[in-house]
Amino acid sequence: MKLEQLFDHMQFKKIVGQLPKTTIHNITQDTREVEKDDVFICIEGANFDGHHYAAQAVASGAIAIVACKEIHVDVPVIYVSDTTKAMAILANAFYGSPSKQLKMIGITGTNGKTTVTYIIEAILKGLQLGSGVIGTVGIKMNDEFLPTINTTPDSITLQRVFKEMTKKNVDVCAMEVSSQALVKGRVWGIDYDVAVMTNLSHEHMELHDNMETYQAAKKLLFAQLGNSYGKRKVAILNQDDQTFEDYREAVAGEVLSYSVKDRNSDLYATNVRYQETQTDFDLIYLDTIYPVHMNLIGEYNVANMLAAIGAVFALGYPLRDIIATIPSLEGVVGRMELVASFDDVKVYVDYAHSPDAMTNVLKTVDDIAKGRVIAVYGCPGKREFQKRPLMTEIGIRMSDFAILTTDETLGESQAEIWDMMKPGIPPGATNYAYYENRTEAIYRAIEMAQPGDIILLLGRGPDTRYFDSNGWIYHFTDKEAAINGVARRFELKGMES
Ligand SMILES: CC(=O)N[C@H]1[C@@H](OP(=O)(O)OP(=O)(O)OC[C@H]2O[C@@H](n3ccc(=O)[nH]c3=O)[C@H](O)[C@@H]2O)O[C@H](CO)[C@@H](O)[C@@H]1O[C@H](C)C(=O)N[C@@H](C)C(=O)N[C@H](CCC(=O)O)C(=O)O
Ligand SMILES: Nc1ncnc2c1ncn2[C@@H]1O[C@H](COP(=O)(O)OP(=O)(O)OP(=O)(O)O)[C@@H](O)[C@H]1O
Repeated sequence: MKLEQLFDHMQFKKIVGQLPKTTIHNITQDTREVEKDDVFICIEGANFDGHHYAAQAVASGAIAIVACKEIHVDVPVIYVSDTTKAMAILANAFYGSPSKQLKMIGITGTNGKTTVTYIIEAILKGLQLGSGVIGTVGIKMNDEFLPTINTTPDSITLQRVFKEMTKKNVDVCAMEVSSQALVKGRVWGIDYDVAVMTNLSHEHMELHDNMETYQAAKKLLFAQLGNSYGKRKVAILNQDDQTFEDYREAVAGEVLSYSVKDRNSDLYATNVRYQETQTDFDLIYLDTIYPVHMNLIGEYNVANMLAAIGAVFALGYPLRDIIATIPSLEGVVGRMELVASFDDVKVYVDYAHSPDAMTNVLKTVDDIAKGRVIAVYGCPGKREFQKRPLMTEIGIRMSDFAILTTDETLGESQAEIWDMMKPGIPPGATNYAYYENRTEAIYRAIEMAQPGDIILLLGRGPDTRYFDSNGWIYHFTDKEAAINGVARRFELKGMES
């Protein structure tokens, strides 16, 4: 694409200098990526101001700069009022509006986004469709995997990935849409067909002033679904969540509601039967009962399942065909993932790192455990300090034995984190222990387990990177620690006998 063609997509701008007839190589917001014939967009970020990097971008080969503040460089400058908005518009134009060629599902909510995207992926595979997933775990295009930094990447990365997806036979892309992405305009210009809400709970308060602004941030996904009826647009809303009425009012298109409690919702789950590793329920839609069998447990996963089924159904695929694919989903990585079992003891890894998620998981496990529930968890460093005593209290109250330990400290002192966790210990409680070292805490849980017990390793899910209090970053996974812990238990037993 030629420079002039690209900027034709922006009506309001001031061009200083003569745009050359050069074909653009790429557009980018990061000087560390600039190559010859790139367009560089200056973004004011949390840490840096891209305008200060304009000269460096030119030195690296940029042929034009997009800015909203005065800069002095030897290449044409396109001045706009908002460079973040310009970036979204230009990225969409540069890559040829690829999201219009895909069926797009956006999923927002505090908990359950990753799970819903992975259920949707399994359904799409079962329907023999090409699937794309973007979220916390990374980017997937059918079976190809790419890592990401953000749950929802910036607008240029997103448009580039959509373009790639169109080339790689992806039919449907299911992406997690974080509240930060909505507020920062990372998803501006994406033509969603379906927008899904999981739930809203008290999290990410370090990023939003209060619950009202957090709720308003997530509402943007539904308001941005569009205000015309040329293309079918559907919002999948959780009738059991406090946001239901508010978000319903924001949607111009059709709403498909789901619920595990209210039989008046469009998709209603009833007659739920939980087993140790599976769940059965009846899905009722327009008075017809559809039996569903899934390899996931917990009421919250019944809700996640309804949301995922609703999203694919809203795209026009038959409900019966969708439901037939569900048993093929083995589970979701790091979300109630069974990582070890021995002597009738089961060890699960779960990503629950908020009071709400912990409550849900512990309640679920309590319903199925034959013996005790042993929970191992800590609180992450550098953020959401107010969660620390709450998580401490919930774990001790809702498990039979809580082993408190370190989560990823991100450079904060673990002693400080523990000091903030301690006030949450219920007065007189004795069903807990504290081991600063997470490996030791996991080993201790495995050593003390008896037949019928369930061990929950909470907070880190499938994370492989561990950033400790001293600033060191190394490889650590709960799953590997659990497997080593089981081997160690048998070694110790062997030595005893
Ligand atoms: C606080 C925040 O939102 N940060 C995001 C933001 O970075 P930033 O604003 O700090 O950018 P910056 O580092 O100040 O740089 C400003 C500009 O200068 C440019 N620059 C900078 C240095 C340089 O040498 N050359 C250069 O060109 C940068 O490329 C950028 O264009 O823009 C980056 C690119 O899009 C993001 O990767 C980054 O997310 C960081 C990693 C982050 O942790 N974000 C969290 C808050 C977040 O977004 N989390 C949500 C999940 C939570 C939720 O549910 O809301 C997520 O979607 O991941
Ligand atoms: N619908 C739900 N309601 C409440 N808790 C849930 C729900 N779904 C999952 N959880 C809990 O939250 C944890 C995180 O789930 P998941 O990764 O799917 O959510 P997420 O929205 O992607 O979270 P994050 O944005 O932090 O990555 C799970 O491990 C589980 O403990």
